[in-house]
Amino acid sequence: MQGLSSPIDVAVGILIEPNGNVLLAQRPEGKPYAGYWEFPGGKVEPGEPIVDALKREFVEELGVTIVSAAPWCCVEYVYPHAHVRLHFYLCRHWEGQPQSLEGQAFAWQGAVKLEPLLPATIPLIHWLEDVRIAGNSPAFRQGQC
Ligand SMILES: Nc1nc2c([nH]c(=O)n2[C@@H]2O[C@H](COP(=O)(O)OP(=O)(O)OP(=O)(O)O)[C@@H](O)[C@H]2O)c(=O)[nH]1
Repeated sequence: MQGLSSPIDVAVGILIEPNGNVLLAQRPEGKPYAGYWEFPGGKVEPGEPIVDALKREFVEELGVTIVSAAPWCCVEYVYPHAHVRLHFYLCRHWEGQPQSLEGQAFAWQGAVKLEPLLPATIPLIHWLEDVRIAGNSPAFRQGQC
């Protein structure tokens, strides 16, 4: 298990359609918390800029090219399997339709009703209500990191 002093950086993207719907993915079998819903993303590789990790993960997992993304908030969470530092980005501009390249299920949601959600992601659902419809680019939200 990772100690508190060594969080794993994770890049996470929230794709937002013009109507305010956001894209969630279901964690596939074989991963911790399989079956839980999350926003797409993955671990940052050593030395990799976080936004580059975000773009790489979206190509690998969804076949989507992120055109622009704005850092939105950072959340730290200690799971039994890992201590993670999650860097959430809001993205309204991308190219390509999401494809299930890793066998995961996807869902576009307005007000997110899916369960179960990864515990660290639950607060984001509430915060998102302030930004997903507005269509603006909110300032970085100070979180727990
Ligand atoms: N993508 C994503 N990960 C999240 C969210 N919330 C959250 O706690 N996490 C945590 O962040 C970590 C992401 O790691 P991962 O295993 O999915 O990353 P990965 O795609 O690089 O996987 P890999 O190691 O199998 O290549 C997991 O510990 C997961 O529990 C979220 O909303 N989206």
